[in-house]
Amino acid sequence: MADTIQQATTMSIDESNEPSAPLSPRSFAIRHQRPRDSYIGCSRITDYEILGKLGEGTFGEVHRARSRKTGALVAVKKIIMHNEKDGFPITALREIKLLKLLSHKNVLRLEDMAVEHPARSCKFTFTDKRKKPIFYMVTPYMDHDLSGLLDNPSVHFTEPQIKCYMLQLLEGVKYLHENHILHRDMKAANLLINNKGILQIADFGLARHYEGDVPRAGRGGGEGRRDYTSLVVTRWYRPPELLMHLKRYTTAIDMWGVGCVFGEMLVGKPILAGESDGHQLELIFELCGTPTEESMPGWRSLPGAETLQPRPRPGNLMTRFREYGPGAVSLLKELLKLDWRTRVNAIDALQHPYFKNAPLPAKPHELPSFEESHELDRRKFQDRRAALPPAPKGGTVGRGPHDGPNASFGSDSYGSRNGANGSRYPPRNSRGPEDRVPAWGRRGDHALPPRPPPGDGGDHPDRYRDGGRLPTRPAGGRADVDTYIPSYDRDGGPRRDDWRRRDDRDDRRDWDRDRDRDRDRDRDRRREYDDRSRHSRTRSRSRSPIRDRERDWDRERDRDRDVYRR
Ligand SMILES: Nc1ncnc2c1ncn2[C@@H]1O[C@H](COP(=O)(O)OP(=O)(O)OP(=O)(O)O)[C@@H](O)[C@H]1O
Repeated sequence: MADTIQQATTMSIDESNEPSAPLSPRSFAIRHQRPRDSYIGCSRITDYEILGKLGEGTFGEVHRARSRKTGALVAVKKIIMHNEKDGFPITALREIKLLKLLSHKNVLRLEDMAVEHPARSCKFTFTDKRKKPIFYMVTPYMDHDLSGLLDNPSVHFTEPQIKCYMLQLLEGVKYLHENHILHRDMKAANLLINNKGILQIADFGLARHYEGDVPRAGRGGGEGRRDYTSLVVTRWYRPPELLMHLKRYTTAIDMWGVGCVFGEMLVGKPILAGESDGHQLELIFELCGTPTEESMPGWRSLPGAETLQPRPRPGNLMTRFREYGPGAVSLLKELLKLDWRTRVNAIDALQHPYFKNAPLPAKPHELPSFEESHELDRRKFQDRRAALPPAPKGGTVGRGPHDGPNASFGSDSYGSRNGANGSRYPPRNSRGPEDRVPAWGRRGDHALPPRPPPGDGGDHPDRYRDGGRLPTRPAGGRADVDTYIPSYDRDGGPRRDDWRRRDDRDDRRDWDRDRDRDRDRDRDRRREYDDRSRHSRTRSRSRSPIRDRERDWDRERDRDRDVYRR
């Protein structure tokens, strides 16, 4: 026993010879402790000098900082407690627990936790016990996140560079999957890159232990072993099986996200920017073809597919990505397979001929360094872009000689449907034919990200569900709420949808906030009511309708918590 514990404290995941048999999360954690000296533990926030804000996520505010002890540059993520009554956020707990176990060059490393205790006003007064300490996660500083880098108009990826990032991404994903971890939020904004050319997977807020078999060479993602919540993955990167509410999913959900990121690196902008879950499925069918029993066996019996009546389409992936070469098309096809059981896994993707044929992948140290590109730098890039000359009118983006009427960048997919071509932004299809040039061959404004439609004017994210052709029930389980609502910045300007995600977690926060506000208001009303009833002695306290409603809310909140625990 002592030996096991000793072993456990000195072995990190990458050093272990993990058998593929499923482990319980507890035995998994015991087996995979990182070496003690790789993690400081709990410091004070005053051990770090805060230098400036880098980004703001759903559950954290990220700052650049310098360690006063070692001088190293780090990123500190403040864990935001949206509702103190709920205690420490479960997503942050999960992220910390998992990151403490992980150790791989392509996975962001948690180095320390720092705490800030509420200040005392003077040494004779006691600390206010109601004020909770603030916790910070400390990770090495990374110069960019991938979506920030792609937004930077002066950055143009070369093919060897894309191959280099893809290899690192696949190595990181292979490591996670081999160690029974599902990331569940694979997207460009969660891939951090430094100026040494190293890519690391970050943001484990939705990650969890995976209880199925780990992927094996030549076997795709295999079959799932148990159910999980389908309320995961940012919509643009969400695979079709999750959009159709498959619960028994596998590591293949992360591979779909890898495919979306790959396409995004090639074209310089997200390739499947759906504006509701239904629209997301439409875009996927346009690209990969409408599912059939052959391309996605069993899809008709998925809960979210029952009401689907998609019009038959062959898919336009080949024509849309032809200019990037047969190797890129073939890898993309493997990653974006509708059938999650046969979708390529990370082990096989790493062996794909794309990485073996010229031009060969660059080595990380050969890559150029770029100016910092984080979430908050995007405004700077947008301003720069605004200063560029207007895009040519009447272009044929995605609708060149090889593209059919369903080309995803065409007006069929966006402009005419979502009203994005209003006066505030240029139409999506108004760029010139040069947009069809590979990312590494493009100049100036052609590497622009998509512009989400204006949020005003009564746009409803679910409008693509009209006509009864698309599922009416969102993955969130609430019929009236879509699982991802595009967000806009405070000035009303457009933001990337994945910049600060407005998704299930936001919805939950909003529901909680609304519920709390209602509850407080009703508590006041109840007091008033009770006072009155005490006074008049006409009603019994136990009959208070407000208390009944409160009990309902408690039940509803417990149910919500259960959902997020999954
Ligand atoms: N180690 C780091 N170095 C540099 N920048 C970082 C680092 N960690 C995070 N960031 C920046 O902060 C942003 C938000 O971080 P992160 O995704 O971890 O927060 P989050 O609250 O989980 O966000 P989201 O709600 O988008 O999932 C990142 O997109 C990135 O720009």
